Formats: sequence, structure tokens, C-alpha cells
Amino acid sequence: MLNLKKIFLLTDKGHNDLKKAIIACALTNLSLMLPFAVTIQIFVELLKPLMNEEISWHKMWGLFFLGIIAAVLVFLANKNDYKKTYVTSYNEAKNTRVSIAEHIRKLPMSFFNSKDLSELTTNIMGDCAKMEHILSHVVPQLLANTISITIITIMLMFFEWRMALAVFCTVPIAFLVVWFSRKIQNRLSQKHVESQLKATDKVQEYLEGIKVIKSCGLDGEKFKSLDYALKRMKKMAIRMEFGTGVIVTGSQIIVQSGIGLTVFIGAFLLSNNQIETIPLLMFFLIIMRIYGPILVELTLLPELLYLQIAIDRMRTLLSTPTMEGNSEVTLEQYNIEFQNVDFSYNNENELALENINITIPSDGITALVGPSGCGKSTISRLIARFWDVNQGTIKIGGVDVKTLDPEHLMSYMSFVFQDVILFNDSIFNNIKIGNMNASEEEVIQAAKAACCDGFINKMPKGYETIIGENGSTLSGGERQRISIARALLKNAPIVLLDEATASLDPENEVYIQEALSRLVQGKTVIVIAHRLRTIVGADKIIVLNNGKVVEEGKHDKLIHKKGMYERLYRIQQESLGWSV
Ligand SMILES: Nc1ncnc2c1ncn2[C@@H]1O[C@H](COP(=O)(O)OP(=O)(O)OP(=O)(O)O)[C@@H](O)[C@H]1O
Repeated sequence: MLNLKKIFLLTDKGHNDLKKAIIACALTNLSLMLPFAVTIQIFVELLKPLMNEEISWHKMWGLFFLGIIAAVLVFLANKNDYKKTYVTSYNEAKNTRVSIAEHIRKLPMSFFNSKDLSELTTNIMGDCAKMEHILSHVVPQLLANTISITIITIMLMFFEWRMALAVFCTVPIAFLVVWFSRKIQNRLSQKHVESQLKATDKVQEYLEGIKVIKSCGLDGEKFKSLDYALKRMKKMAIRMEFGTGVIVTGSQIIVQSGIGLTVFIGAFLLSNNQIETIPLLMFFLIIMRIYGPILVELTLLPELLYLQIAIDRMRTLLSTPTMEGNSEVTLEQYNIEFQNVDFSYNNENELALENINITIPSDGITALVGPSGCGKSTISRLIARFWDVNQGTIKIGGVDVKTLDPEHLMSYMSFVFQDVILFNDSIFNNIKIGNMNASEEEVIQAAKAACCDGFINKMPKGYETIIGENGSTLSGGERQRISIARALLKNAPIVLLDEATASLDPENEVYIQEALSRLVQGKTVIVIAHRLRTIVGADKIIVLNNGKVVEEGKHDKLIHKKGMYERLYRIQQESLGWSV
């Protein structure tokens, strides 16, 4: 028995709905035979004068009313069929989209290292749309046709088995041809899908990088690679359509050869007086009625094989293990401890962090410094459990972060990154993301504390101003202050600041320093700063180099030590005097 739930990755409800849709479709198919049977009976009556018999008008009126009843039944069956197939398939696709998005949210960041955004977008939108289309337009019809054709075949077998055999014997051969060519079709579909993904990726890259492309004069080169990807997608689409076309047309010809066979067998039986003219004509009419849906089925079958690629991709995504953990534990203290931590992003031989043993005290500022690529951001990502360590443990208040549910852990942390993510929504809602339960007053208070109030009030609609995709209508400093307002509203006990004041003009920097000083009061703060003068007053400075801790202590101690920190600090102080 076909396990539709597994094949099409359905929810329990979706599976039940699909079964109902198949039954509804089969009923529609069978109901369509009613007007057909009435028509044949009328046809038989009308032919009676040719056999020197009289038309029974009494019977004709009866058939007329039967015809009306049949039409009403067809209408009701179609209505039911529409509701069961289309509405339920759209619901199922919506549920699948939501469960994919939910699953993606819980995946470790290592997953995103190997996937690009266009592939995930295709997963959520494209694959689900394909599933929606095929669950509503293909699967119920295909299976319902199979059921109704089988029923009709059995009925005709009882009536005249030789003619029934002649009508249907070509059908399984045609289906077997499509089935056995599925490997070729799969290969063609796979290549087509890959070329589609590549093209989507290139279009996305082109649009996202349009500023750099223009400013660096890369129009020709980048356009060439986009053009190549689009041409390849076209080539693969044509190749797939051609390959599928040959297989489908071939199988349709096989089915239609049944017409010749039926005529041949019919003529043979008629000449031997083994069948009468009217039943013979009836069989010819049946061929016309039955072959139509079978030919349609043969064109639908490759679509089903094509869907399999999308479903396989969704299955891989949904079976990728998520990051789980306890969401009941309450953290009482916020000191952070790294014990013998080793970490690598992809390859275990290339450690981004090696044997890290550090303590980040609560209620104080700890700065992570060191040359570019030394592992500062990696430490902050591990604290937030964006990734899990390869070896060792990270504890917050004595609790191993690996045992905590990532979303629960996140409720204890606020982030202020340099590359602020803002949504195409009002300023008010962008700040409120920090705490969805906050009142209007609290949002405004946070905005004031983050020095946002001034520029917000100058905007045409104040807090209700829509700020464009990723805050495109704001300056870098304004965007950063909004992200600080968000963090202030969240009021989490641990604050992670990543390059928060880099690349800002002096005025903005003053505002941001003021906002930050309010944000960090009484919190466990981890700052990643390149400009060492901003962290001179930190309670602890951890110096990293090549993924290892090389020095630790306060500013004065490290300066006296005359090690890496002192060297970096000196170079930066000297560079302050430079002019271009
Ligand atoms: N997502 C990633 N996948 C693979 N390798 C990564 C990833 N992110 C960082 N790395 C590598 O890990 C090492 C440490 O990177 P990290 O971002 O922690 O450095 P950093 O000290 O914060 O650098 P910077 O100051 O330039 O931001 C680098 O060699 C970097 O190339």
C-alpha cells in the first residue's frame, strides 16, 4: 500500500485530507460516467428506427429527467472535490512552510555555513508551491483516475471481456514506459533544479551587490556570470522538457494504439456475430471518454517525479537535527566560564579557538581584543550558542550552555552588532522587537535612553515612520542607536557588543557611547573592540591571537607587561596622529 504520508511528507491532517481529496476526485470521475451512460441510452433509443423498432418517448422523458439528476450530481461532486482538493492542499502547503521556517529557526549556525539564502528561500517558497500545485492538481486526480478506471474496466469486463481487454491492454504498458524512464527524468529534473538554484543565487547576488558592482565597474563581468546562469537554466529547462516530452508522447502513442486494437477486435467480433452493432458503438464512445483522462495522467506523472526532488530537499532540511535544550532552568548568576574550549567552524583540523580557559565576571565589562581573525567574534557566538563547541564547556552561572534551549538562553542576552538588522517596519515596532510585551511608554523611554528621540521626532511620522528594507532610510549611527534602544528595552543581564562604535563620526560616537553606558549598567558585558582606547576602563581585557588567549588583565597591567596588547595599543595611539 502506498504510504502517501511518507512520500509527500504530510502532516497527519494533510494525510487525512489527501485521502478525502482522492475519494472526492474518484466520486467526481464516477459521477461523470452518469451523464455519459444516459447519453448512450438516448443514443440507443435514437438508433431504434434503423432497426425497424419504435422510439419509446416514455423512456426518452425518463432519460431526460435522469440526465438532469446526473448533471446535479456531477455539480455536487465537483463542488465537494474542489473544496477537498484545493482548499486542503493550500492549507497543507502553508503548514509545511511554517514548519520549515520553525525548523530553520532552531538549526545550528553550522547549517547556514553550508547553505545559501537562495536555497532556503527556494525550500520555503518554491518547493512548497510545487507541493501545493501537485497536491491539488496532480495527486488526487492521478489516484482517483486510477481508481475509477479500474472500476470501469472491471464493469466492462463483465459486459464483454475481449473488447474491454482491447481498450485497456495498452494502458499499463504506457505507464510502465513512464515508470522505467524515471531515472532519466530524475537526472534531467535534478539538473534543471540545480540550474534554477544557481540562477536564483546569481540574481540575488547581483541585486544585493548592485552598489559595489556599479562603483567598481563590475557590470560587465558580474552581468556575464548572471547571463550565463540564466542561459544555462534555459538550456536545462529545454532539455528537461524535450526529454519528458519524448517519454510522455511515446507513452501516449502506446495508449492510443488501443483505439486501433479495439476497432480491429470489434470488427472481428462483429463479423463473427459475437457482438452487436450498438454495444460495439458503445465501446467506441467509451474509448473517447476514458482515453482523455489517461492521456492527461501520462502528462501529470513526470510532474510527480519532479516533485520528488523538492520533497527530498525538504526531507533533508527537516531531518537536520535542531539545537535542543532545557527551557525551564533559571540562570541565577551571569558569570561566564570557558573550560578547555576547542572550536572549529568546518574542519576539525582548523581550530578557530584552541584550549580557551577564561572567566568573564558578572556585573563588569570584559573586552576581547586581538588582531583580525583571532577569534573574538567566535567567542561571543559560542556564548550565545549560535554554535556548539567541539570540546570543553562554556558555563553561565555554573550551567553548561549546551544544556540550555537556545531561545531560552537568548532571553538572557542582548546584542549590539555593527551590522544592525532592521525590518521594513515602523521605528516603534523595530524597537519593540526587544520586548514584545513592552508598553508604548517603555519603548519611548528606551528610545530616549539610546539617544534616538531627537532624530525620530524630526521624521515625518515620528515613531510610526517606516524605515525601508534593513533601515535603508537611516544613517549608520541612527541604525545602531535603534539597536541599542532595542537592547535597552530587552534589559537582558548579559550584553554582547560587537564593534559597536566602529566607523562612526565623532558626533554619533558620543551619542552611542552615552547610550551604551546606560545599557551596560549592572550587566555582564562582553565588548569586542578594535579601538583599544574605548576599553581602557574595562574590568578585564582578554587578548587573543590565532585562536588562543595570550594575555589577560586590566589595561595598566597589560601595558606594563609590554606584550601584544601594549604593542597593539601603541600602534593605534601612533596612528591617531596620522593624517592623509
Ligand atoms: N562562519 C564561519 N565559517 C568558517 N570560518 C569562520 C566563520 N566565521 C569566522 N571564521 C574563521 O574563524 C576565525 C576567527 O574568526 P572571528 O570572526 O572570530 O575573528 P575576529 O577576531 O572576530 O575577527 P575580526 O576582528 O576581523 O572581526 C577566522 O579565521 C575566520 O576566518
